[in-house]
Amino acid sequence: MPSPRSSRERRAGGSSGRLEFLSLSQRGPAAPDSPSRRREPAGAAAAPLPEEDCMKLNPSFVGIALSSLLAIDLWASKRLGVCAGEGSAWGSARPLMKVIEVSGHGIPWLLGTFYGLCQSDSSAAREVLLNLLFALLLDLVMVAVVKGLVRRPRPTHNKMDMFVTISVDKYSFPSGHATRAALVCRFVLRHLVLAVPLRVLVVLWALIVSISRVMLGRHNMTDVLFGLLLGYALYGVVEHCWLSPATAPALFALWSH
Ligand SMILES: CC(C)=CCC/C(C)=C/CC/C(C)=C/CC/C(C)=C/COP(=O)(O)O
Repeated sequence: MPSPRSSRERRAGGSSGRLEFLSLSQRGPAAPDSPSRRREPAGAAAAPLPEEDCMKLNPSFVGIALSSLLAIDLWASKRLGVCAGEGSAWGSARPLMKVIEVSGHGIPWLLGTFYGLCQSDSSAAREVLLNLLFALLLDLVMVAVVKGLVRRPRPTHNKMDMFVTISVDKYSFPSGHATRAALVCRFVLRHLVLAVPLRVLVVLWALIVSISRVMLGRHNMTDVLFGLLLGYALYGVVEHCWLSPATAPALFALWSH
């Protein structure tokens, strides 16, 4: 009766007593007693290899490049997460990072814009604030949809102690703070008349909010980079769908006193 070891070896096609692993492209025609050969009718040519097996065993160049990028992303993000906990290298800066986090949070932006809209007494201000509210809500929805589709978990070194979150915020791709920072930054620079030093401050705020996401350990770098791109692109959508008394009279009627 064959021993379990010798039957395993026979299944692997090994004749020298050693198990060898070959990718499908390296294999020659199946060994006479291999399972694939046994399934073929007598005299038939070797069956083509199933495509999904080839893809698993021979990752494409793009696949290798992507996995390498993700590995670098995880490694670098962990190293940059210097405020991820009180005991981290820059743990003493964590409270300041958390204040920066709140400055880019959805709630203060939504409530502030809503309050401004209720208080505004010029139609120009109402138009800008109504569009800012639309931009912030669109951003929330888009980030929630992408997070729900991608479902990338937050970095393992993240401590989930964030100020008010919604269910999809357990996922990290993309960073909602980074999308909001890029979107608000473009919006403010385009629609608020600001002196140059203030314009520089707005850009710096957006950059600091974004960098702080990785430093707090909330995100990997790719979450933040994609978030910035998404926020930048969403502003284009807001401009395209710009709400005005001419295009959305019913909405403006709601806010006119
Ligand atoms: C006030 C108005 C007009 C509407 C409120 C609508 C609403 C449901 C708001 C929810 C806001 C909220 C809880 C946003 C979550 C923000 C957050 C924690 C994002 C996560 O950011 P990330 O950078 O860690 O991905």
